[in-house]
Amino acid sequence: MNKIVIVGANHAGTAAANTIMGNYKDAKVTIFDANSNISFLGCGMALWIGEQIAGAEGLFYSNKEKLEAQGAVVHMEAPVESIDFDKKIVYATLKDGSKVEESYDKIILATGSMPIIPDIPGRDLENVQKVKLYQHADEVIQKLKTEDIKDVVVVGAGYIGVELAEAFERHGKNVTLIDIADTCLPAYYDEEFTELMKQNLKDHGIKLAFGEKVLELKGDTKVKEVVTDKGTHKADMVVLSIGFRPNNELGKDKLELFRNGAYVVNKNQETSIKDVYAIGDCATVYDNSIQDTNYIALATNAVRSGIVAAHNAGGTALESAGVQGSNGICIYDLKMVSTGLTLAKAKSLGIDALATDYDDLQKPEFIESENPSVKIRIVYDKNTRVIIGAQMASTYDMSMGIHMFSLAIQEKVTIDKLALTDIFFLPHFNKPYNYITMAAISAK
Ligand SMILES: Cc1cc2nc3c(=O)[nH]c(=O)nc-3n(C[C@H](O)[C@H](O)[C@H](O)COP(=O)(O)OP(=O)(O)OC[C@H]3O[C@@H](n4cnc5c(N)ncnc54)[C@H](O)[C@@H]3O)c2cc1C
Ligand SMILES: NC(=O)C1=CN([C@@H]2O[C@H](COP(=O)(O)OP(=O)(O)OC[C@H]3O[C@@H](n4cnc5c(N)ncnc54)[C@H](O)[C@@H]3O)[C@@H](O)[C@H]2O)C=CC1
Repeated sequence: MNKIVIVGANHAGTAAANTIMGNYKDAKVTIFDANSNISFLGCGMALWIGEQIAGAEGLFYSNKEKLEAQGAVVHMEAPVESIDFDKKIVYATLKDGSKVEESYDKIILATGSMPIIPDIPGRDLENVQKVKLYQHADEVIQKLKTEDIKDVVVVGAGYIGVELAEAFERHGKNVTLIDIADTCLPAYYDEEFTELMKQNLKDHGIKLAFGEKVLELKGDTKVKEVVTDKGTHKADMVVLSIGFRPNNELGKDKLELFRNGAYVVNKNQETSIKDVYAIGDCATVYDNSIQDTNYIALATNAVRSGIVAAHNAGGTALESAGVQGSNGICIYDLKMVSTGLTLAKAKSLGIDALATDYDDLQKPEFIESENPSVKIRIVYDKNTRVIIGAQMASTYDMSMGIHMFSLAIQEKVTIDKLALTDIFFLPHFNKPYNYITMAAISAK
């Protein structure tokens, strides 16, 4: 018998548990999760808050009963307090308050992340909200129903902030979106693309306060205003979305850590201690675009790393293919997808990078139905000519196109090889001289 303990059962932990139980009949899986729910899709939070979906029911795909039906022992509302990595014992408190000790042969840490809370005065005022868990979103929604909440300030214009700004505006609130950077989504897109998103947000009445540093949140018991280095913004609710920090409490004194505190893992998801694996938002990833270890918190990475760790813990050596940080966003009707490095990021890393751009209609000019234009940028290494990033934007759903670039980065495809890649043509879908081929052909 192979006793495997999984700590944390959201996306990463659930993927690991499902993979182990589906493939390794000799494994006995015991799961501890501090929360009362499993598998909450945070990505649906903005749709729920913005009332684009009826409720949160569809935002869960697993639960204690489903995992138990496959043979796992599942303890919910049962935080693991500590782990003795030498004796291989987990110490946890169960829902009824009793303490348990669970021994293991292998352990998978899937404790995820929590939002970074800036160290500023007023951060504990009422209506200053975190947004990560189902409970956080539920609390925000209950508060939005009251007449008291008219002005909402979102701090951080990354993925969560931009999505929630739309959601609050759809809810009829006055929304201000603040970022310390002078644009939105700076980690994922170059300026030519972030300008499109900026305009999109402005067109929908969202007040942008970019290039502002938040100094203080003011109020009595409840938050009333956000003070920045450039001015003051009225706020009945403040949402903090300035990134995640990994939950590393259980292993931070024993395991090797990355610069942000994530557990450093190899391509087999092994930490610096034998038989201890880490997956999802509490662990590093191997980033093919920089060919080095990195931290990229995404549900997709959580699921894949869970599968990889499960096979290794189950007895089959399996390496991750690495990741490119592929991601997408849809705000009102504007869709943007990207993978790998932006040109700005590549340059900041000292990579001698170039970009090739192209703008064109999705389909031939003679098409009489919907035919939006698409903007594409491909980033490549000037010396090796290997593709290291790509970005696309359109009101057309061109999102599937980015997966090819993700694979291209993973497999180190050159821009010249892409120029001659077989890309089909049918007027219902695209043009014979399509924008991917044209961008690649026109690369310097
Ligand atoms: C609003 C929002 C939108 C998002 N949208 C997207 C998206 O569109 N696409 C995308 O790819 N990603 C998205 N993400 C990111 C994605 O949700 C995370 O990357 C993902 O949740 C990581 O999964 P995880 O299982 O590693 O960690 P988590 O989801 O953080 O789960 C960790 C689990 O561990 C448990 N735990 C922690 N400590 C202990 C302990 N000591 N004992 C027991 N249990 C413990 C927690 O209770 C929790 O259930 C979004 C996130 C948010 C908040
Ligand atoms: N569609 C998707 O794939 C989604 C992915 N996610 C993931 O969840 C994780 C967390 O998301 P976010 O919290 O949005 O992080 P993020 O890293 O995407 O964005 C954080 C933003 O906060 C800004 N910032 C940092 N410090 C600040 C400060 N002190 N004051 C003001 N602004 C500050 C940054 O400039 C950045 O724009 C990310 O890894 C993200 O990729 C989240 C939502 C959707």
